[in-house]
This record gives sequence, structure tokens and C-alpha cells, in this order.
Amino acid sequence: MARGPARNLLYLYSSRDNFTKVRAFLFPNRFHRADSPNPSNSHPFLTPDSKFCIPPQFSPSHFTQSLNYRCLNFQRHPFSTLVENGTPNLNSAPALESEVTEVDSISDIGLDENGPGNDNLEPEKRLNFAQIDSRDPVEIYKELRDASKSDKQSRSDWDLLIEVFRGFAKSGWASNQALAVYIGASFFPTAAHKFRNFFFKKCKIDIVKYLVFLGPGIEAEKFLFPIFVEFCLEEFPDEIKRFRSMVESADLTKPHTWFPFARAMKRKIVYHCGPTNSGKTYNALQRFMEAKKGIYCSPLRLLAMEVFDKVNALGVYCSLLTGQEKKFVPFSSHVACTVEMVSVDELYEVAVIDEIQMMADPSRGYAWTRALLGLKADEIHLCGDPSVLNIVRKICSETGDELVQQRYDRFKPLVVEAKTLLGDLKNVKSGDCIVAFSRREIFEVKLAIEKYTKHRCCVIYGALPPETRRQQANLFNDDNNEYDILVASDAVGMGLNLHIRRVVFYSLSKYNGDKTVPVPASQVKQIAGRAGRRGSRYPEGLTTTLHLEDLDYLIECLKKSFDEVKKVGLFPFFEQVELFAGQFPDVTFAQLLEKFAENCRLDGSYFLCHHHHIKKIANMLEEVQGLSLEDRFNFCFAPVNIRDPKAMYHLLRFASSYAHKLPVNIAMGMPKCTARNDSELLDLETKHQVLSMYLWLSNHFEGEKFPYVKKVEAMAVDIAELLGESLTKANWKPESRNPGKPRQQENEGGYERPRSLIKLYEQKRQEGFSAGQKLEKNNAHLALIYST
Ligand SMILES: Nc1ncnc2c1ncn2[C@@H]1O[C@H](COP(=O)(O)OP(=O)(O)OP(=O)(O)O)[C@@H](O)[C@H]1O
Ligand SMILES: [Mg+2]
Repeated sequence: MARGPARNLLYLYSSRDNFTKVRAFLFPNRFHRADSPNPSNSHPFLTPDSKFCIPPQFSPSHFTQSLNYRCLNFQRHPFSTLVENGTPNLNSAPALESEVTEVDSISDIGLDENGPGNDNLEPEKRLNFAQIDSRDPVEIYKELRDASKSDKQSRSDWDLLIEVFRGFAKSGWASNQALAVYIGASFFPTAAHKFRNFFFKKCKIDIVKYLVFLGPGIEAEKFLFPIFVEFCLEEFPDEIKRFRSMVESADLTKPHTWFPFARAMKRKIVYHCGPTNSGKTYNALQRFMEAKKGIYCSPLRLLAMEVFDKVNALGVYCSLLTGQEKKFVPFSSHVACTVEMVSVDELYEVAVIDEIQMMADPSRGYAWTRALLGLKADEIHLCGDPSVLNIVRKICSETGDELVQQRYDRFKPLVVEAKTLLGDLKNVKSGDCIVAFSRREIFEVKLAIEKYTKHRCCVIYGALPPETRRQQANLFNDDNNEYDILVASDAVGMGLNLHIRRVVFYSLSKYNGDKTVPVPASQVKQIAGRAGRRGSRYPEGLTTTLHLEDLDYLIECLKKSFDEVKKVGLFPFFEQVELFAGQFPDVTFAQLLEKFAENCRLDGSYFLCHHHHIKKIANMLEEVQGLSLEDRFNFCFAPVNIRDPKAMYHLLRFASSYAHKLPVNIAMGMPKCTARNDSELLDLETKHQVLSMYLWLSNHFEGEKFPYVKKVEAMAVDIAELLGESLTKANWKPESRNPGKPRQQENEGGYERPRSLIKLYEQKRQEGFSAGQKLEKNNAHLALIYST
């Protein structure tokens, strides 16, 4: 074993008070034993005068977490590293604990037992280090700046100094801290590099010695950082100014201050908090109808339409405002709108924001947050589950609004049927709603039920227009026909008035665009809760699963209390994006959004809503010349299925015509008859979505650019009808709209639930005798009762 080149060895000088603490930290096992020998003499790394020779794998930063290292004094001294085959190899130094047992003396591993070598520092110099550390960084910076050249350094110091600065340039801590003085993360490495060059040209011996003593790591970074800041302030004023304006223009902190008029009001917030089917919306609407002027904000067009119809029927004149339609009722002082369309300029006596828990929705949450923060209403009624209660409370304390809570219980408890359908769709009964989580499964279930039983099925899923969903709901609710089963997706969870006796989960897993995952408990509760509705044929609700294996998960979900939401969604207004865009005149709109997301600042209670959908449209529209930033922003919010190339093509066409100042035409053939197969049905769905998009655009851009609104409205009505008729007749195997999506396995019968999750539940079931099984064993028919 040969001695390697001289290196620095770190010594730690400890006061008597700290000696035991440091020792315990360095050698926890050995010296905690009651029979420990005299510590100061027994270990090769301990020197008798409270001086610790720190093994190479330790740096001062190791002490920061466990010890108040500022009470300690570190010093570096040269040592020789182990050399094997002529190559220095610090890693081959044994670990600390094994050193204790295997190494007899320091000289055995090539360390300089006598400590200080040429670079040894006297105690006065150690004192000097403390003085350097406590010096004003501004002064140090000025001294460096004004120095004509650097002091001479030894080779070893120089090498270590390079390491220290390399560490600084890569330091996440320093880069983060630099943000506070408006040095952006992308500029930080350049600034750090220039700082290093500056330092090397000017450095003073005492500061170098101190940095060498500290070594690479957080201590050196902390020492250098304020000097770096001074350097940056003087060297990069333009970069700092630019970054500062960029950050300020992407400031989404304190969103409650964005609505000064609402803040000037003393608003009363009433939180109607409870499970599904407990009368929350009903009670909020009572106040809405009593008010002189009211607004109802809905999560869905369908629900806005339902409230519009209901309150007009009760003699309260109410208009309808959704992205796609404006139905103005003369003399109306009330409006039912979708939450995205809410006006924060109008003054209302009562506002209702339904399904307030949607504030936490990753994509649309911002619309609920904006409504809550910005509505100018004396009284705001929030309806929803308890998941956002605490965060609403926090927001109210910031806005200065009064919060009142009204608790609700389900009118009739929800009963879980432990028997399940035993995996056989032949066991469906009149009034059942079979819930599946893909369009494909929905049609497979419908096909199977209609083939093997006497029942007929209505269907409801997200891609259907609200008018068709409503038509299907009415068909199902009506006693006087054979359509007594509903097959639906999670779209059934909100907004429809349905007479469901029993909700049966076909499966409890769902494709999330990436992979198949268990349906979240909150969603399971919401959907199951649709069974049994006050005033309907079935006031008492049941729920179960198709397969016995899924029952435990259903029970688990229903038992689970709502998870508390910690953050709610935000998205910038156009004006904020425009201000931000001023910093980046040359980037595309999609890049601009990306930069905004990277640089925006948010308070802890908020997250920036997903903008994947928006970016995809922005990228597509990049080739369209002549659109202003505001046009692009608005086009990006158009309701389009980004996975449907036909719909995307039409959006591109609309935007191109608009940019060329041409009247935007619909240029789409009208189907003559109902769909005869699944691809014709898909075509009808797409056509309706394109028409709906046209109507949406006509409401969000100057009307005269979209001159065919009347024609498009008529076409949309016709297609919704054709869709309804097609669905009642549909008896074909479904096709996939998205060929990229993995298809579920098929069996002979044509339907097979996803298996991956079953295994998971089976495993769980084997772990214990489940409640569901016990009940099944006792042949209990009705099992557990939940007020979910
Ligand atoms: N006091 C009442 N008198 C008559 N009908 C009522 C009353 N309260 C609620 N209902 C009816 O009960 C049904 C469920 O009420 P509501 O829609 O308000 O429940 P919810 O808690 O908002 O449930 P959801 O989860 O569906 O939003 C509705 O059809 C409603 O009209
Ligand atoms: Mg409701």
C-alpha cells in the first residue's frame, strides 16, 4: 500500500461541552456502551485535546443535522490517501465503524496522525475563521471587487476551491435561494460560473483558506451565497430586472386580492355539506328562488338546464347561460349557468355554487375557485361533500367572509346488497343502473343484457350531448315502456334526476388515459349514492357489484370518510398570460404556457390546473397565422375532444377561417338516418361535438364571424335526436374511438371485466375473512347500510 498525494484532512475542534455530543455522533455504537474505554485515547480518530480527526467520508455538512456545528470549529489538514495500483482511491478507506475495529493506527490508512502539516493553522488562525464567517458579505464582496489580483494559493487549496465552486454551481439550495433575488434557475449556472471566474481572479488568502477549511458542501455554499448575491446585483441588473418582471407577471399568490369588489363586500357563505341525495341543492335553490336576483352555477350544462326548467316552471323567471347557449327569458332576474360562465361583474343577492368539491378538480377546479373568490353576492350557497370544507374555511378567513355550515344526512340510507349479481348479468332487475367506466364496456353490457334477458337498456355516457342524456334519462324514468335498465358511465354521478333502485358496479376500475386504476372512493360514493331518490319511485337505494370479488372494495369505499382537500385549482386570466407574454415575445403560445407553469408562484392552498388539453390545441393552432394572443387563448378553451382527430380538424378549420377574417362555416354533411353500427354512432357523436364547439366559439368570439349559428343549432337538435333513437336501437359490438387505448380482453360472451384489479382484491380477501363474505355465507340478502 503506497502513500498517495497530500490531501486535506478535516479536524474538528470541540469545546469540552460538545465533546460527548460529537463523539456520540461519530462513534455511536462504540462509546454508548457502559463498558466503553477511555474515549479520548482509544480511538485513532480521536485526539486527546477534544480534537476529532474527521475521517474522509465526513464533511462539516454531516454535522449540521445532528449537531449545532457552529459551536464547533473545523480545520483541514493534509493527509495522504490510500493508493492502490498507483491510483488514489478514497473509497477504499474502510467505513467508520469498521475502522474502529480493524484499523490499528491512523498511519495504517495513510493519514497524517500528527495532523497539521504545511498547511497547519495556529489557534489564532482558527479564531480568524470565525471572524471571516461573521464578516459582512457586502464588505467581502467589495474587497474582492476592488482587489487588483488574487493572492497566491497552494495547488491543493486551489484544487479544493475548484471543488467548492463546482458544488456551488450545482447546488439546488443556492439555485433555490437565488430565486428570491430574481436569479432564475436557468440563469443560475451562468451566474455561478461568472462568479467563480470573478472570485478566482480576486481571491484573498484568508477567504480561500476558510473555504478550503469548509470544503465543498452546504457550509461553503451558505458562506458564498450572500457574496454571490452582491456580485449578481452589480453584474446582472438587466437579467434580474427581466426575471423579476417575469416572476411578478406570473404571480398567482393571494388570488383573493384579484377581486377587489367582492373583497369590498361582506359576504355570507353557507356551506351545504353532506352526502349525495340529502337535499343540499334543493335547499340552496330555495334561497335562490326567494332572492330578488340570483345566479346558480352548475358543474354541467345538463344540470344548468334542469335548474333553468325547474325554476321557470315554479314561476321564477330565469335565463340560461352555458358555453353553448344563451336563453334569455324576458324580465328574468335569475340565471342558471355553467360555472365557467359565471359573471364576477354582476351583483347578486344569492348565488349557488353546486358541487363545490370540484374546486379540487385537476383540470376544471379553477372555475369553482374563481366563482367562490370573485362572485359579488350577499349570500353564496355552496353545495358539496365535506372534502373542501376546511380549505373553504381558510379561504373565507382570507377573504373576510362569514362562513356558516349546514349539515345534511341522506334521506334514506344506502343499502349494500352482499349477494351481488354473482358475475351474471342475467341477474339484473328493473330499476338497475349498471355502471361501467368505458364506452366500450357500456355497449357490451347493453348488448349482453338485451341478448340474454327481457330487459331493455338506456345508456348515458360523457360523449353524449346533454339533450340525448336527458332523453335517455326520461326514457329510463318513465314507467310506461320496456326501458327499465340504465347502463351508464361515471357521467351518471352528477346532475340527472334518475329513478334508480340499485346501482350495480360492473367493475371498479377505470382507464385514466394512461393505465387502469381503481375508481377513487369519492367517486364510488357519489355514483352509488344515485340509487334511491326522494320523490322518485325508489326512495330507498341499493348498491352492489356484478362480481363478488369487487364487493369488498365497494364496501371499503362507502365506509371511507372523505379525504380532506389541501389545494384547490387556479388558472391565470387572459390578462395575466398577456402580461407574462410581454417577457417572451418570441415563443409559441404552447411554450408560453409551459414557461408560465414553470415560473408561476402559488400559495400553499392552490395548484395550477392541468393545461395539457390547452397545450395540445395551442400546438395544433401554431400553424394558423394571424391569430392574436387573446384569440389563441380563447380557442384553446373550446370544448373539443383532443383525442378525436376529426373534431380537432374542424377546430383547426374554424380557427383558420377566423384568422383569415372569413365567415366560419360548418361544412359538415348531415346524416340522414339513425346509426346502423358503432362507427356511425361514433360519427354522430363527433358531429354533435363539432356543432357544439361551433356554438361555443360563436359565444366567445364576435358573433358575426360565426354566421351559421341558427343552422348549427338546428343541426345539433337533429343529431341529438338521431343519437337518442340510435341508442335505443343499438345492439352492436362497440368500436374504440381511440385505437391507442388498450382493449379489455374479450371472452366468448363478448364481455369480460378487467382482471388486473381482481387479483388485487382477491389477495386482500385472502388476508382476512371479509364482511362481505361473512354476510354472503349467512346468505344475507341485504347487508350493510351506509349513509354515504
Ligand atoms: N325538502 C324537500 N322537499 C321535497 N323534495 C326534496 C326536498 N329536499 C330534497 N328533495 C328532493 O330530493 C332529491 C335530492 O335532493 P337534492 O338534489 O337537493 O340532493 P343533493 O344533496 O343535492 O344530492 P346530489 O348529490 O344529487 O347533488 C331531489 O329530487 C329533490 O328535489
Ligand atoms: Mg346536488
